Amino acid sequence: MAPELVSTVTKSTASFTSPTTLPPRAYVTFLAGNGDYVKGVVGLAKGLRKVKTVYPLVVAVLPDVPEEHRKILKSQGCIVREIEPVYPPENQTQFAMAYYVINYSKLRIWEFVEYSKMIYLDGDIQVFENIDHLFDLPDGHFYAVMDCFCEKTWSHTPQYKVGYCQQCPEKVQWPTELGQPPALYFNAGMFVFEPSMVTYHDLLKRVKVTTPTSFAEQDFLNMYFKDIYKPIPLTYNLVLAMLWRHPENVNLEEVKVVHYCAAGSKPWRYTGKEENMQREDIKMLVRKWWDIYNDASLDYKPLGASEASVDGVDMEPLGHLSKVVQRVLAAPSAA
Ligand SMILES: O=c1ccn([C@@H]2O[C@H](COP(=O)(O)OP(=O)(O)O)[C@@H](O)[C@H]2O)c(=O)[nH]1
Ligand SMILES: OC[C@H]1O[C@H](O[C@@H]2[C@@H](O)[C@H](O)[C@@H](O)[C@H](O)[C@@H]2O)[C@H](O)[C@@H](O)[C@H]1O
Ligand SMILES: [Mn+2]
Repeated sequence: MAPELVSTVTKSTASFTSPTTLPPRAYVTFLAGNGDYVKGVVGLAKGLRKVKTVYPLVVAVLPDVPEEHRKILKSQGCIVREIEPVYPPENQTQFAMAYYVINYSKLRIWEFVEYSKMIYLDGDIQVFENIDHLFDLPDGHFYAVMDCFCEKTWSHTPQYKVGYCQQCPEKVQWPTELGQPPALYFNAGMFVFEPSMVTYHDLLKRVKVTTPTSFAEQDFLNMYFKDIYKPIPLTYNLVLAMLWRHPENVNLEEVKVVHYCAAGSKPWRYTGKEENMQREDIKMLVRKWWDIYNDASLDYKPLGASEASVDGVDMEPLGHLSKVVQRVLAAPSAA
C-alpha cells in the first residue's frame, strides 16, 4: 500500500501581501568550501527569482567559504549567514561520499528562529515552478520526498541486497524473516521544517552520541524526525536516479523541483561521461539549469541600485553555456 502522501498541497491562498506583511519564512541552502558549489547556489537563487517566490533565500555558509563567493551570493540577493561546522563523533564510518561528513553542518539551520518556517534546498537543486504553497503545510511535521534505494550508493544496505525499494514496495516484498520493512526514508536534499532552539539543541546533543552511518546527516535526520515525517510528492524533489530506477513514478511535466544528485549530473561540472548522463532527459534538465544560470535578466537588481556587479570576481561569465558543457550537450547522444 503506497504511503499516504501529502498530495493535497493547496496553492497559497494568501492574497498578494506586500513584503512588509509577509510571514517570517525563507528558503535556506548550505554552502561549504571554496569550490564550484557556489555556482549551484547562484543558479538556485536565480531559479527562485524566476518562479517569483515572495520569500528570501538564506545561505548558511561555513567559515571556509571565501569572501568573494559571499559577495557573489549577496549580489544575487541572498542573505548570507555564517555557521560553525558540526562534526559527528569520531568514527570509522565509510560515508557513501567522503565529503558527506561536512553535511552534518546543515543542522545549524534549526537555529534560524527568526523564521517560523523554512524550506531547505541543497545547492544542487533547481526550482522550476513556484513552491511557496509548501510553507502553508500544517505545522508540527517534517515534510520531504521519499528517496530511492536502488543506486549503488545503497549497496551496503539490506534493502539493496534483497532488491527492496520503498518506491515500489510491491515489486520485491520485504522478506518477513527480516522483520518490519524499513521506515519511510526521505532524501535530505529538500525539506520543510520549523526552526526551533529546543530542537536545535536537542539535535546537537543527539548527534554527538549517534554513531555516524553512510548517508551521514540524512540518516541522522531520518532517525530523528521519524515520528513526524510526512512524505510529499516527488514533484517537489526529483532525485534524478528515479528517471531510470522508477520511470513509472515520474511525470517530468509535473516536476517542480529537480535534484541533480546522481553521479555526474551537477550541471556546472557536467561532462556527460558518467553512466546515464547521455540520456536525453538528463541533457534537457542540465540545459534547463544552464538556461537559468546564464539568464542575466534573472540577476538580482535591488530597487534603485545600479547594476549589481561584483568587481573582480572570477565567475563563469554569464550569458553563455560554459564551452565544455555546450560541446557535450550538443554532441549526438550515444545512448
Ligand atoms: O563541497 C561541497 C559539498 C556539498 N555542499 C553542500 O552540501 C549539499 C549536499 O551535498 P550534495 O548535494 O553533493 O549531496 P548529494 O545530494 O549529491 O548526495 C550540497 O548540495 C551543497 O549545498 C557544498 O556546499 N560544498
Ligand atoms: O550527506 C548525505 C547526502 O545524502 C543525500 O544524497 C544521496 C541520497 O539521495 C542517495 O539516496 C542517493 O543514492 C545519492 O545519489 C545521493 O547522493 C542527500 O541528497 C544529500 O543532501 C545529503 O543529505
Ligand atoms: Mn544534493
